[in-house]
Amino acid sequence: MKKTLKQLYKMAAAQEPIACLTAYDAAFAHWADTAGVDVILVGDSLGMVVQGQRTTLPVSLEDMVYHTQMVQRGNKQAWCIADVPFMADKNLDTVMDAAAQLLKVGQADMVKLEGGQRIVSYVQALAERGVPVCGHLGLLPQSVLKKGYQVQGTDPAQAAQLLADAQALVAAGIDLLVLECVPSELAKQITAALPIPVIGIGAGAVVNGQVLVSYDVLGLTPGRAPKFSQNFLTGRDSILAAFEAYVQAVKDKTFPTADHEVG
Ligand SMILES: Nc1nc(=O)c2c([nH]1)NC[C@@H]1CN(c3ccc(C(=O)N[C@@H](CCC(=O)O)C(=O)O)cc3)CN21
Ligand SMILES: CC(C)C(=O)C(=O)O
Ligand SMILES: [Mg+2]
Repeated sequence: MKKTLKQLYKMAAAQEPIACLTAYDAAFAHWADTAGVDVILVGDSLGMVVQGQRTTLPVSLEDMVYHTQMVQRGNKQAWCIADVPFMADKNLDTVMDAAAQLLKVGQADMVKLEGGQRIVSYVQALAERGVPVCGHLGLLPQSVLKKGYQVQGTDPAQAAQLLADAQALVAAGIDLLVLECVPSELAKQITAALPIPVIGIGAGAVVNGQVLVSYDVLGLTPGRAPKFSQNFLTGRDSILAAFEAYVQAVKDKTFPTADHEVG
């Protein structure tokens, strides 16, 4: 049965961790779905891992729609989130157009936008339209040229700003939040303060779910994968077994460990 937002909320309330992987095509989506992931993210990380670009900035809306379509052909039960790519959120018109394309053509279930106060009015407009929205705070890959790939929220002022941004996004109508690369203690505090599920990546264990880039989970990423990721194919003999091991580790809270913490 197809996952609903309501089921994700029930899982968070019951403290059952939500397992999420990225996918960019039908085959990966099929095996992630078969392994039992609750959520598939069609991340703009596809610019780096699939296209071989240095950042996510070159990814177009057309690319996102194309990959979301492929993913949804391979996915049966997982809730599907699609990233709004760099600058497709330059104004309300372009945000609404991007959401329309990702939902109507891509067949996504939800869109994800990076940022805090800046995107509040967009979240409100999408929520009013009945479009499910996922926020994304902490390390923002679309801001890499100015901020780098660095842990966020390490000083008290930054931490307070992150919490305020999270609360502003919730008030505007986000239904889920991805929290990337923040100290575990801060992620725990933000999760406790919010009435919506928080999915972490490099945000420690005390959140409502985990997301990793599937290419990192399979050891496919050239060079060094982020510290917070793990190759689950090591010692296993199939992609399905690796994805199943990831889902199991998230569910039984053996992933992430202290070794995966940042900051
Ligand atoms: N393969 C891949 N995995 C990801 O998780 C990922 C992508 N690509 N592309 C889009 C964003 C970018 N992300 C990144 C990329 C690099 C770091 C990184 O180098 N982090 C450092 C820690 C930073 C610090 O300690 O200041 C690390 O050592 O892992 C983190 C997140 C997460 N996303
Ligand atoms: C790193 C995750 C959260 C993401 O936004 C992506 O894969 O693009
Ligand atoms: Mg992204």
